[in-house]
Amino acid sequence: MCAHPAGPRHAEVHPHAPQSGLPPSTSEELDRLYPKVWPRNAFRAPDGVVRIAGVDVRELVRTYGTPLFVIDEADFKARCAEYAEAFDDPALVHYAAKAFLCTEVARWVKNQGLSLDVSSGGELAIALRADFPPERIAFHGNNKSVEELQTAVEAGVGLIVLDSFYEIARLAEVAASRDVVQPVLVRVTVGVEAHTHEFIATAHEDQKFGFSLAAGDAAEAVRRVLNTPSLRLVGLHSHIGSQIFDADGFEVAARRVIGLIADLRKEHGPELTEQLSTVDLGGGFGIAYTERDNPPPPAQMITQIRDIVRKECEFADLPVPRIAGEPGRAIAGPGTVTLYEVGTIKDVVLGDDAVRRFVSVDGGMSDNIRTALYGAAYDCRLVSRASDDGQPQEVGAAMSRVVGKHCESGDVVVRDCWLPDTLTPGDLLAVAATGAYCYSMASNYNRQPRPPVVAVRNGTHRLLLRRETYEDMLRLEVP
Ligand SMILES: Cc1ncc(COP(=O)(O)O)c(C=O)c1O
Ligand SMILES: N[C@@H](CCCC[NH3+])C(=O)O
Repeated sequence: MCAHPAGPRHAEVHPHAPQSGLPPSTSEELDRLYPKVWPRNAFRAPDGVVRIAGVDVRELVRTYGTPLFVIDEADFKARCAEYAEAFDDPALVHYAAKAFLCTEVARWVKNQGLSLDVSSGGELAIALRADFPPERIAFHGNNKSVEELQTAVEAGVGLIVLDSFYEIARLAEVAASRDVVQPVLVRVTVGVEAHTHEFIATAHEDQKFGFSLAAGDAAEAVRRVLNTPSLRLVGLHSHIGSQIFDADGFEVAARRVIGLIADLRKEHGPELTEQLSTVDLGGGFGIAYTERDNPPPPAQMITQIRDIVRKECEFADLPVPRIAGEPGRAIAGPGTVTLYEVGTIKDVVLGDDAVRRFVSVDGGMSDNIRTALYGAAYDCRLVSRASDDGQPQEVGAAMSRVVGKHCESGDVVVRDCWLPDTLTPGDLLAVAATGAYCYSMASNYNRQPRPPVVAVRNGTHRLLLRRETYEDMLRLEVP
């Protein structure tokens, strides 16, 4: 058990601390890995050191250094399988590559039978390198270049998700000039306010994606596609945002899309409803970043959405389309952690006796921009030892801010978390649930090389992406 000699002094430091609450009352609590937040195969062993899929984090760091992304391979694959089951067909699950993609991950997704959502030529290139079946790839984006469209059509990409009138014309030409009839979805902006951060909500009216339903653009897009011999409309698409915890927004989106199909039937006849065999409701399924987050299991949310679609179709006397989805975060996010080494610890006096503890690690906003960009909250733990080192001693908890090494005061990895006041340079910290939108949004800010990505499974580890080197960066320089 531990008391908190330093607790009160630090406890009051940051009154708005989202994850702070009361200081942990035991060292077990301070060291706890909440199962819903941490990779399924991450455990703290009796020696106090965390193992992920049976691999000691210290061994990973000795081998690969820090910062380091560690993926629990079985966790990633299990989540693929759970979404495949929830959607009733793996091919209806389009893993959103933007969350995280490398060749090996594309192979995992392929071997699980899932489809893939790519939104750039770069993501497509990785998918093709992994021999991902092109017919199971959907290509997204609000401003795909002509070159990207050409590559996609030539590769035989199964679906292109149309996002603008210009794109309809461009793709029509690209497909016609190659004698291809390209299957497409029309992305509909359904006007739903998803309850999430403004920057990751995508189906309210005032943003750049899709064709507005309310303004009639979606119906006009359908008209134009139907009049284009080189395009074949096979369904509609809607994506309302990201990190969503309840089915309400999806249900409204589904109702509006089905309503649009009913209107289109009036205009184009019943054959069109047979043709619109797929409704893709996008991604956005939320995950637990901290113990306060309670996302529903995938099956629950998806069953609710599918029930609504079925009822709406029965009501409108429409054939029930296949419901597809595009989970990215919910598959890639929870099974990965980022390991950092503590470099410096600084207590800064804020006045009124308040102190903020800054714990600097060897990465930062270059490997995790989400905290700076969205105010995202994360769970962070000491993982290279137990807080009390296994000794019956009192360990205090200090409310800490984990910051990176960049020249930016907004370079925060975890805004507020309790860390043991025994923390010392050289200790290893892990930040949980960093599998989605961390590596994929990584940068070279301050010319910091991107970290490696390692997969762990059954007590073994292997490199998926090596650490970027200064030579990699220098290679871009012209002589
Ligand atoms: C069109 C589309 N599909 C799928 C996703 C994946 O979202 P998430 O990772 O939240 O599941 C996104 C990103 O928000 C997206 O824009
Ligand atoms: N990048 C965002 C989500 C938006 C993704 C794609 N529309 C995040 O980190 O949460």
